[in-house]
Amino acid sequence: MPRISKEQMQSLLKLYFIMGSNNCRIEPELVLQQAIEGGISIFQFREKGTDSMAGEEKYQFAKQLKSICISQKIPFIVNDDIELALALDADGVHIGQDDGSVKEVRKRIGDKILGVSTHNLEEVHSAIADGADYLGIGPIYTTTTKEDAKKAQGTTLIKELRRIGIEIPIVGIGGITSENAAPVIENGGNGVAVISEISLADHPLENTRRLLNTINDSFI
Ligand SMILES: Cc1ncc(COP(=O)(O)OP(=O)(O)O)c(N)n1
Ligand SMILES: Cc1nc(C(=O)O)sc1CCOP(=O)(O)O
Ligand SMILES: [Mg+2]
Repeated sequence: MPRISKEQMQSLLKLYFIMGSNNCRIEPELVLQQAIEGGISIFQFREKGTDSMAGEEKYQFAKQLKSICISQKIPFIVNDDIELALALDADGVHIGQDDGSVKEVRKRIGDKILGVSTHNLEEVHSAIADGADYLGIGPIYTTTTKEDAKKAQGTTLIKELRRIGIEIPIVGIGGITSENAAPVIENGGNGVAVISEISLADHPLENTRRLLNTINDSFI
């Protein structure tokens, strides 16, 4: 399989759902199934933080979620854990600035999808040069989901990157809901990434549909 094209990546980023066991109030499998039914375009397995799984338990859980994604043709991305992504033959990985060398990870995963978190122009240029397929930019708004999240930055960086002609696919992340997703798209994002808006919803299916409607309306 060749590297994913810019156009394919842009469309996959439209509604990016991220989740681990500690993000859910009900069975994670059920949340994921509802999110898929509601229209997510890509899924990231992010098992970290308080009470998160490790070892064989984490592997089996990831395998289960991957099989749900595969059966519904939703790409399955692994956060941070390159070994796990390779062991599961995941569709890709997402890494941040503290998760090792982008160049090294690109070498290890071959043509799989590679997402990189960036917070400024220097990180953006390096990530692109080192082989990122897309950028995660955040936190757009205040979030309590990520324990070590930086200060909210709004859509300033996304807007600036588009202004200077950077075309790499971008997803905004952090504190995004159906009420505040529109500016991310209006300022040049190709999609939004969410955890709690879907994972903690009373009705994950409804929240997913609502988010997707907001995103679709914002592209016009
Ligand atoms: C799509 C997307 N964007 C950003 C992140 C954050 O990655 P990182 O900064 O490495 O933080 P952790 O998620 O590992 O805590 C992401 N996971 N996904
Ligand atoms: C995983 C993650 N990364 C962020 C970043 O800023 O890079 S913010 C974040 C948490 C997103 O969760 P929620 O949608 O519940 O706010
Ligand atoms: Mg990380």
